[in-house]
Amino acid sequence: MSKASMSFILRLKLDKQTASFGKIATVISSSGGDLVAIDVIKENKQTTLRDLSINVDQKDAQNLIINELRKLEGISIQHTTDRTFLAHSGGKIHVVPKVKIDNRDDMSRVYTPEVARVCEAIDQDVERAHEYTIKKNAVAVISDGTAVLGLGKIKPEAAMPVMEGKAMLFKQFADIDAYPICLDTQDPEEIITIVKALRPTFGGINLEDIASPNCFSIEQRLKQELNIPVFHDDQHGTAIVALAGLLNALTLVSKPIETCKIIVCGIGAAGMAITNMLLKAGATNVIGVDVEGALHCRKKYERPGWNEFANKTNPNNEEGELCEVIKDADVFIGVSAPGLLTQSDIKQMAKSPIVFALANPNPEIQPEEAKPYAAVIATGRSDYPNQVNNVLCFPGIFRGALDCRAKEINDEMKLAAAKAIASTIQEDELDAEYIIPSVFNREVVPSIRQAVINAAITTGVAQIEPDSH
Ligand SMILES: NC(=O)C1=CN([C@@H]2O[C@H](COP(=O)(O)OP(=O)(O)OC[C@H]3O[C@@H](n4cnc5c(N)ncnc54)[C@H](O)[C@@H]3O)[C@@H](O)[C@H]2O)C=CC1
Ligand SMILES: CC(=O)C(=O)O
Ligand SMILES: [Mg+2]
Repeated sequence: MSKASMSFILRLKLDKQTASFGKIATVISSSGGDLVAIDVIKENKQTTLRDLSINVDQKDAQNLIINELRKLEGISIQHTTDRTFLAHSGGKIHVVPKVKIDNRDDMSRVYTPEVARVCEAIDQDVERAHEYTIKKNAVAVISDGTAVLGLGKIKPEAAMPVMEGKAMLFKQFADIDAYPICLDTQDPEEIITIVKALRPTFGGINLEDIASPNCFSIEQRLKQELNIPVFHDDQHGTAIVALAGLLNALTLVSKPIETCKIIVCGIGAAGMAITNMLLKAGATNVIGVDVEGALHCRKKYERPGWNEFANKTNPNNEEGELCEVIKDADVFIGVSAPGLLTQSDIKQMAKSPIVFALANPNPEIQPEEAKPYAAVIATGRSDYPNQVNNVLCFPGIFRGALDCRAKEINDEMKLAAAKAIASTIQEDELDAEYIIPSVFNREVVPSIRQAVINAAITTGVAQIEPDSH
């Protein structure tokens, strides 16, 4: 299994008499680098200027390569460029006009004076905003920077690269125009007020990386008070993809979800939503485990939502730590913290155990450790098989919701999305290392879109039936 790599470009000036390219290549590979490309920038009789693209597994290797190269004769390092930072230079997205403005006539059509006629038409019938503005295809990606990836709370400015990345994914996979918006407030009431005020411009709201428990109340209020889809990606996107993977994993080990004992570790934003999806999909024996051990209804909890959670889960009122309640479990789903699950925990599980260790970036157990004992393993990472990541869901679910002008994204639509993702892998293709399709599988978005539209129509939240339906 490969490890995620970083890449950088090294510009070297080489003295043709004394520098040896063979030595350079050897230094790079023996210092942990992978030389992937060489570009000649400038040549003259004495010197050659070259850009070397190098992949490394860790930052230390980059420093080591540079230090070792400095020791070689005839080499001068001009500069290094981190390709990841280079890709972020000036931000990752921009606005492109759909109509050309070459002369005054064009300008008077797209702007004043003629634009006023369009404004008046919309003012008379606000529904026309869907026809004559970006609203029809626009999603706001909103964060307060309080739970960014596995980084926790960071400055809202620092969350922008993630939100810009989400916007890119919306566009690339579902042709949705998404707008990254990071807010300089962490006050739920203020966030609700700001997001509500954005309603005229957007067809949907994707809440991103907002910490629990605020994410629950913010989403709930916005869902009640707005008539456009509001979706907290870290809760529902994760839950939908986790369920999709689990449905396929259960098919593989021939177990019905209804009779499985499922441990969900980490009852925060993702764990709550995953549990709700599991129950909706027919699971009857889900046990939530958090820092206080297994949640059960004989105890009263301070944390918002935990008493309600305990009432609808753990039917046998099992008590104890993870290592106790995991006995005979068929499934472990971790959305908690690194290293919480041990090999001996997995050994206690039922036959053909399924382990989803989804904490990012470091899972509850390393796949290499789980592999000898687990029948199926999934993580949140892109460098291992079976990546459970919400990017498989949010482009398709919003494509479906926008196309049928859904007033909301309800549980039926989420369940339909999970089943659609799962069904992009045929039963005879299923494998312990292939329970989740790749995000680059072109069937995923159209399949989610159609399933979501069908569910929206059936549940009465679709406002139009799209042509292609
Ligand atoms: N793979 C994916 O697509 C996604 C993965 N995640 C990952 O899941 C994890 C949780 O994310 P969120 O739910 O957003 O965070 P959260 O902060 O809302 O929830 C985490 C929960 O884990 C619990 N926890 C922490 N240490 C624990 C321990 N030692 N034992 C039991 N419970 C413990 C916390 O008390 C909390 O309830 C993070 O690592 C995040 O990166 C989250 C969303 C998507
Ligand atoms: C994948 C994602 O949305 C997260 O880790 O926050
Ligand atoms: Mg997120």
